[in-house]
Amino acid sequence: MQKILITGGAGYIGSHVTKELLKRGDYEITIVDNLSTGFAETIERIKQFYGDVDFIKLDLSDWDEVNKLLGQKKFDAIIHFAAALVVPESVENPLKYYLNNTANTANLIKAAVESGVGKFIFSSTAAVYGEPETIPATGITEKDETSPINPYGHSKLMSEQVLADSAKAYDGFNYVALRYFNVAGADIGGKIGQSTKNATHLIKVAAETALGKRDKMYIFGDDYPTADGTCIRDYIHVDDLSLAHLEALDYLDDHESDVFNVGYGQGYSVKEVIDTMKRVSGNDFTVEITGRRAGDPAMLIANSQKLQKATNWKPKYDNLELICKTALEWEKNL
Ligand SMILES: NC(=O)c1ccc[n+]([C@@H]2O[C@H](COP(=O)([O-])OP(=O)(O)OC[C@H]3O[C@@H](n4cnc5c(N)ncnc54)[C@H](O)[C@@H]3O)[C@@H](O)[C@H]2O)c1
Ligand SMILES: O=c1ccn([C@@H]2O[C@H](COP(=O)(O)OP(=O)(O)O[C@H]3O[C@H](CO)[C@@H](O)[C@H](O)[C@H]3O)[C@@H](O)[C@H]2O)c(=O)[nH]1
Repeated sequence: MQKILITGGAGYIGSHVTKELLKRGDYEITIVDNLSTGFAETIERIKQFYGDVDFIKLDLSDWDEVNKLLGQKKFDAIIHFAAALVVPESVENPLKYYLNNTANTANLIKAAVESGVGKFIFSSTAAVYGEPETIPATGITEKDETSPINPYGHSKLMSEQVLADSAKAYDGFNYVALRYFNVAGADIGGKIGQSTKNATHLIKVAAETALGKRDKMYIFGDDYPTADGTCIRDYIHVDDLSLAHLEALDYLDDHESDVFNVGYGQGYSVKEVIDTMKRVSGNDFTVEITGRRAGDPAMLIANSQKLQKATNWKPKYDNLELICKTALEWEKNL
C-alpha cells in the first residue's frame, strides 16, 4: 500500500486522478487543498462514490505545516496539482504565480527530500513551449525548445528546473513532470467533473453556453494561420490524463526522473470544438467572433510518443464528441 499525498485534490484534475487511484485500490491517499478554486463537495463526492481519503485543509504557503505533515506521515509519493492557472491573471499578478507555483513547490520539494519521499509527480503544462514558430506535423516533442510567453508558463518551467536539480543532487528523490496539453471533459462514470467558477476553458464555456447558462460565447480571433482561422489545440479527456499519473508512479519504481508530454497528437480548431458541442447538445447556440486573446499561440499539438513508449499509457477516450458529451453531462449536474 503506497502512501500518497495529493496537493490540489479538491480541484478538477486532482479529483479525477484521486478517483483513478481509488479505483485501482493500492493506495492510502491524503489530500491537501486550500479550497481556493477547489471544492469540499468534490472531496465528499469522491468519498461517496469512489472510496475513502483523508482530507486536510491546508495552504501550501504555510511551509511550517507542510514540513510538519510530511515529517509525520512519511509519504511514498506526492502528486502535486495545487497551483494558480489563469494565464491573463499571471500577467497582471505575476508574483501570485511565482509564489504559489514556484516558491511553494520548492518548499514542497524540500519537505519531500527531507522526509524521504521517493517519487514526485508534477503537473506541468504545454505553456512551457510558449508560441512555437513552427510545429512539426508529428507534434511538439519534449526536446523542442521551451520558451514560455507568460508568467504562468515560466512559473511551471522554473518548478521543473528545481525538480531536475534536486533529483540530480539528492539520492533517492525522483520525479516525473507531465506536460499536459488541453485537459477537458469529465469522469466517464459521471460522478465528478470540472466545477471551476468563472471558467475560461473553451469546452467548459461551450458546455455552459449550450445549456443556456451563458447567452452566447465568443471565438477569440479567426485570423490565425490555420485552415479555418481559429486556434488549434490538442484536447485530452481528463480520465486519460489521469491514467498517465498512475503510469508515472509505476514508471518511477524502476526508472529515474523524466519529463513527458500528455496529449493525443490530434488538433481541433475552436470552430470544430464549438460545432461538436452544438451537435452533441442539439442546441445551435449563439457564437460571436471577437479579437484575439493575448498570449494565445495559433497551434499546440502534443507528440506523446515518449510517454507511450516508456509506459503502458494508451489513449482510451480520444474522441472529441465523447469529451464534449461528458463535459455537457457534468455541466447539467452543477
Ligand atoms: N486544466 C488544464 O487544462 C491544465 C493544463 C495544464 C496544466 N494544468 C495544471 O494542472 C494542475 C491542476 O489544474 P486544475 O485544472 O485541476 O485546476 P483547479 O484550480 O481545479 O485545481 C487546483 C487546486 O489546487 C488548490 N490550490 C491552489 N493553490 C493552493 C495552495 N497554495 N495550497 C493548497 N491548495 C491550493 C485549489 O484550491 C484547487 O483545488 C495545475 O497545476 C495546473 O497548472 C492544468
Ligand atoms: O470562450 C472561449 C474560450 C477559449 N477560446 C479559445 O480556445 C482555445 C483554447 O483555450 P483554453 O480552453 O482557454 O485553453 P488554453 O488557453 O489553450 O490553455 C489551456 O491549455 C494549456 C495547455 O495547452 C494549459 O497550460 C492551460 O493551463 C490551459 O488553460 C484558445 O485558442 C482560446 O482563444 C475561445 O475562442 N473562446
